Formats: sequence, C-alpha cells, structure tokens
Amino acid sequence: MFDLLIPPLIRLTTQVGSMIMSLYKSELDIKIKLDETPLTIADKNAHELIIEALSKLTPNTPIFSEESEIIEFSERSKWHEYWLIDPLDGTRDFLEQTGEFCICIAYIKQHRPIFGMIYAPLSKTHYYTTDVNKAFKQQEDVIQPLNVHTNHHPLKIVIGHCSSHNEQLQNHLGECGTYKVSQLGSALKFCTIAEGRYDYYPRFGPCSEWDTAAGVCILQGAGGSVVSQDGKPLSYNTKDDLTSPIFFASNKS
Ligand SMILES: Nc1ncnc2c1ncn2[C@@H]1O[C@H](COP(=O)(O)O)[C@@H](OP(=O)(O)O)[C@H]1O
Ligand SMILES: [Mg+2]
Repeated sequence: MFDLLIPPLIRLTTQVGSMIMSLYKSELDIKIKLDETPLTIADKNAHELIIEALSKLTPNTPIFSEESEIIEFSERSKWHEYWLIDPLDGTRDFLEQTGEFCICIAYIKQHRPIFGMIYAPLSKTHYYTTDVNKAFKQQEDVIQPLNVHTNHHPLKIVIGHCSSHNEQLQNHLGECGTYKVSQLGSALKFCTIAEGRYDYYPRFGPCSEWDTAAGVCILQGAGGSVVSQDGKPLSYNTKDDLTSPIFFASNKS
C-alpha cells in the first residue's frame, strides 16, 4: 500500500515544503498554544494542505494532526488505523531560522507506526519507509538506503535545543561514558541516527505522539529503535493524553 502512496506523498510534502519556505524568514503572527509551543500561518496552511490531499488519497482513513481540533479518546479509540501528522515540526526553529524543521507524516496501525515520511524543506530531503519496513533518504531524485552506524567513539548524542537544562537528561548523560553532544531541532534528530551521523537521542522533555511517530518508524527501518523507560516500543492512541513518554532513540535494534 505505502509503495504506491510514496510518490504522491513526496509530491505533497514537496508542495507543502515550498509553501512553508515561502513564509520562512518573513514576519508572521505567532499564537502561543496551551502547551506553550508557537503556532503560525505556516503550521495552519501545512495542516490544511495535508488534510485535503490525504482525504483524497485514502478517503476512509481517519487523519489526526497536531493542528486538528481535539478528538476525544472515546472517538479515537475506535480507530485501528489512522494518519498521524505534524504539519510543521520544529515551529520554534522555523521562527528562529535555524533550518531545523520538517513535515512528519506517519500511519499508525494497532498502536504502532507502520509507515513514516519526514521532509526537511530547507535541504529538500525526504526520509521514508517502504512496505518492507526499510528506510530511505531521497534528495534531488537520488535515493539511498538508510542504515544506522555502530557506536562512534566518543558516542555521538543528539538532543533538542530546549533540553540542555533538563536535570533528568543531565543525570542520564552522566551515565553515558565518553560522549559528544549536539543540539538539533525537530524530528530530524531521528533521521540523523537513521543516517548514521549520530548514535543516540535520549528525550526527557515534553513532546507528543505526532512528534515521534514518523521518526520512530524511519529509525526502525534503518536498523535502530526507540523505547520508553520500560524498554518497550512506544504505543500510539492508547490513552486520552497525547504526550509521548520519556524515550531513548538509538542505533541499536
Ligand atoms: N511544553 C511542551 N509540551 C508539549 N510538547 C512540547 C513542549 N515543548 C516542546 N514540545 C514539542 O517538541 C517539539 C519540538 O521538538 P524539539 O524540542 O525536539 O525540537 C514541538 O513540536 P512543534 O514544533 O511541532 O510544536 C512540540 O510538539
Ligand atoms: Mg512537533
């Protein structure tokens, strides 16, 4: 199913990415949401374009986006399969003009992501999985398989920009031996492990199911994994609350 959907999804995300780039570095009104993250016209337009296109591609599949109206768990719990979207992940980085933002599209089945696509509009790079759960990177029509790297020495760790003061993270890093840490915005962190550029991404700060689903699937396809503190894979659409737990994304399967 996804092998057939990949070409239209690449066209869609490229188009949405162009719209996002047309607003990059311009002065935008910023609304602060309840979770204290910013919202702009770029997030809203991206949401609308993606919902419109996905509704045509798979008319019978529910779609849930970071910018959707709240859908109560009593309703969502009836879904066995659905699209889970972050139309613009890394809005803060988009506004701060770091280039570290992306579009995330995941397909969830029985509480697990079975397809993921991430598009980085600035570098015009797609990352996606296929029907046989392999992961690929596509840039200017060059397609390369994604494979994690064995641990670098020192260990190459990637974290979010807002994470450096997180006490739990600092304690955890203290147990990581010799490492070099870099900061990067958005779900592109998962892609950098899938590409073999980094080894490990521990996340203690808040984030939501739409922030992780596509990245988890891509990293798994590249031979890595994402687990919560109990060592189990992350589950989706199992509760009222949409926040993701503390997790550890790594180059280990
Ligand atoms: N206080 C908070 N509560 C919930 N999610 C938060 C948050 N602060 C940041 N996030 C999530 O973290 C994402 C950014 O990740 P990172 O810090 O790794 O760059 C944001 O994505 P959006 O930009 O799509 O809102 C947002 O969903
Ligand atoms: Mg996000």
